[in-house]
Amino acid sequence: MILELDCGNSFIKWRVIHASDATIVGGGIVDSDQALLVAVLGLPSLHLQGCRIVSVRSEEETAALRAVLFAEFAIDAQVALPAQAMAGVRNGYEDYQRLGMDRWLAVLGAYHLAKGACLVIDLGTAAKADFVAADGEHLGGYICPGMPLMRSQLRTHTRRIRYDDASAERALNTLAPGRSTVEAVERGCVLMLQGFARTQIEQARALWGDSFTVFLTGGDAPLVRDAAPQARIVPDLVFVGLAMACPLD
Ligand SMILES: Nc1ncnc2c1ncn2[C@@H]1O[C@H](COP(=O)(O)OP(=O)(O)O)[C@@H](O)[C@H]1O
Ligand SMILES: CC(C)(COP(=O)(O)O)[C@@H](O)C(=O)NCCC(=O)O
Ligand SMILES: [K+]
Repeated sequence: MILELDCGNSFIKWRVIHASDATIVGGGIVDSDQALLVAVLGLPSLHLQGCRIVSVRSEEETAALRAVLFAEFAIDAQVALPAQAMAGVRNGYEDYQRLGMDRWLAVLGAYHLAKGACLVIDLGTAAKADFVAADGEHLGGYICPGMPLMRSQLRTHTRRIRYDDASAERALNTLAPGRSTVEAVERGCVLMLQGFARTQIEQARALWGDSFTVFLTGGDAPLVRDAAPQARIVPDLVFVGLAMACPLD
């Protein structure tokens, strides 16, 4: 079995797959290294042979996580590293090492699945869009605040925006104009995300006509599903790229 980890700025997405056929044994989303251990150790008949990690966290945090995994499972986790080119895709950044590894792996996964021009929209702590042309040239992309950052900026920098998580969840049953602070903020931020997605799709259309695939991933992908009906929702897109960048044989 192989443990796969996607360490974003807010959460660690994890899954365990069989080494032989990549079928999924278990997986989830946790908010700390300790919670990860508890969740993975909860799997019945666990037998880890290896681990691959993608992280957009600091070197120190990633090293600490590797140490924890070594202590608990005696496995040497492999960490995905930047590359100028891989699997037919050429990194479009002026300095390829600066492109977020989650973005790079999602792009590798998307191009592998689409086998043609694609747009990747990844909605996590930040909202990201990346463009890959049919010949594998990564054209670059965009980074904006995602739902958690938009929310927390409003809460932090205003005096009268205060509400709890439960009412935030209830507020999203429709996107009609809000009649309370929580509705106004939560629905407004979702409309911002949807506007982001629509604008990226318009841009892809201007570049490539109708010949492209849209991928939607990240924890908040479901919030823009209606704004991007043509998109393929692939929650594990980063893991597709991670397996390509870190083969464990
Ligand atoms: N089970 C879940 N636990 C936590 N957040 C979730 C869950 N499902 C969806 N989300 C949403 O996912 C967002 C985080 O997305 P994610 O892609 O994990 O971010 P990051 O990679 O930056 O850590 C949160 O804003 C939250 O609204
Ligand atoms: C843009 C990001 C902060 C997104 O992080 P996430 O929302 O996945 O937690 C991450 O991809 C990153 O740190 N990138 C480096 C900067 C860049 O891609 O230009
Ligand atoms: K991420």
